[in-house]
Amino acid sequence: MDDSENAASMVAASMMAASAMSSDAVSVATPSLPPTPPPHPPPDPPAAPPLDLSLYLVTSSSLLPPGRSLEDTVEAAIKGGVTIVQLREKTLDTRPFIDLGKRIHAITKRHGVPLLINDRVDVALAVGCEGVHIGWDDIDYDTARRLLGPSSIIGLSVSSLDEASLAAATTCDYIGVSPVLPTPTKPDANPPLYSTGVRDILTLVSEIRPLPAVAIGGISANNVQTILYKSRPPSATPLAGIAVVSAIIAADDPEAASADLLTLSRTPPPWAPPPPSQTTIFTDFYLPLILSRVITTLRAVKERKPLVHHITNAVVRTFSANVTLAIGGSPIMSDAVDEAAALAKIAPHSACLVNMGTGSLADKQLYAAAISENNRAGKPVVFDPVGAGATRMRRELSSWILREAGYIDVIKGNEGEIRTLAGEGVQMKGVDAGDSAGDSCGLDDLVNVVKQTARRERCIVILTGPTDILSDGNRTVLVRNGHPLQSLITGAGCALGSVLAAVLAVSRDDKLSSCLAGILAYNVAAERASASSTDEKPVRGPGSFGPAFLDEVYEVAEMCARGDGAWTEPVKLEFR
Ligand SMILES: Cc1ncc(COP(=O)(O)OP(=O)(O)O)c(N)n1
Ligand SMILES: Cc1ncsc1CCOP(=O)(O)O
Repeated sequence: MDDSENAASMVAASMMAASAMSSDAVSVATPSLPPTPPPHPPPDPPAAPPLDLSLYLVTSSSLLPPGRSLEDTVEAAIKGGVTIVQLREKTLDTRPFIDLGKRIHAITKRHGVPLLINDRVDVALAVGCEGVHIGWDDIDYDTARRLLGPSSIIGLSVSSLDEASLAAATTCDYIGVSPVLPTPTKPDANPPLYSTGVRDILTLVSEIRPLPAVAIGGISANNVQTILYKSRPPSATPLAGIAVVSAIIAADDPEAASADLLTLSRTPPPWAPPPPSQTTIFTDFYLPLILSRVITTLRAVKERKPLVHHITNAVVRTFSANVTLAIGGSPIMSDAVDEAAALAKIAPHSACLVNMGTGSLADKQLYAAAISENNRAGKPVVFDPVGAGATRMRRELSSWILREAGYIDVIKGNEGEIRTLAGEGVQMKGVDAGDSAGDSCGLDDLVNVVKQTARRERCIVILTGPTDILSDGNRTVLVRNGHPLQSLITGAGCALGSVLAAVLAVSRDDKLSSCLAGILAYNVAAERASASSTDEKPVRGPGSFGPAFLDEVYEVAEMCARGDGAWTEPVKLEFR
């Protein structure tokens, strides 16, 4: 029997019982009595509490640790803060499903939390619980609503924009947008939507009707804040909550896991910028203010000596470490998964630089650990997608880092790298900026690519080149400082990542302003190095430029420490 036959037979049975009762009543002889006054109208049933989707537990007994029952797990999860439960038991036959449903419902009812049944309207009717969650292969929505009545809760799965329009045209109570990320819990799930796909669905649905949405698929304490933050549409209703299976069911302590998830999902993430009204306005008029902020930020680096955890390629390690020291930071190079958490917490001011230069798919665990640990410790992350457009592996790894490894504060790359991350099919021939296969686009197009990518990823994007372009999606600035010799010393691009990490580690309130401080110090130092040539210390080419450049990075930082802003005199900025 399929779902609708099951449901139909349940309803037919209940209707037959009801008609048997009414014919019994008709057969009773009624003596003639004085007319009784009409009864008071029955009181209105108590209004159902508003649906709270903040933390939605979907069960799967197969994921329970040995020796723990589903009943105990659900009760613990509710104590930890779960606000709604769905019984999703794919392998149970009807009778044991109903029996388990009744036991779980006794628990959820005691705590005032709604219980829904996955897929099976007949089981929901038999259990007498609050509703069902159905997908597009299950019983159709209209039939489910007819069988369950207007006050039951019905949720619909949505995995695409088409399904979102269809769901919003029904009177369903919420949608489960899924899967956000790939998950072993549902191997037959549709392709992942990632946060950006969830955001598109929320935007579309908001245009049709107000409809609460939860996201599900691969959500854990490590990524819940990233998913909620990155999926938030600029001007539509954000997710009403998150739904999880394994993060609670398989947890050693389901109560603590639920409490952690709820707290994280209700806490603004540490990387969220202040409202635009509190950030520096990027126009020529405010240039003096912008530059004074640049100096304050660089002085803070000298004063606080932030730790910069480098996960970087072997080719540039020494130069990156030296640049970090010269700007006033403290470098540490570590590729150890086991110390990523400790490094994220060890210093009050620190940041992590993830440079993909010699990385491979085998490094995913390291990247995920470093990024998520820094996210949780409230420390910034800079990502340098070195050579992202060069090979299939690099394209795959860079998009995995962006979509799945956690929140990235700043993406810094050359034209080929940023255009690759933007989704343009750029074929780079190597890791250098000049190595894209000759299809460079104009400056205005590049500005657009940077802005759009910053908006999509909700982070700062920096495209380096003859003109550097920085954007947070709203404010965009072009930097026309620097020297051509920078591109002739190995690691000059990578070491800019170290400087960006150092400035963000000490000043994250206005990340775009901090990044501007780092880029200006670095590029003006390069100009000063090329101009510093004397007979005793000639700067003739890349070999002599490298040490002179390092000296000037140090000098610029020293000037900032003294509050001397004279080095900013050659700054050339354009605000867009
Ligand atoms: C809250 C929530 N959202 C989505 C789903 C997925 O439902 P469906 O697509 O029907 O797949 P199955 O769960 O039946 O495998 C869900 N269950 N809950
Ligand atoms: C039921 C369901 N629907 C879409 S993904 C999914 C499983 C989510 O499981 P987990 O939270 O363990 O990734």
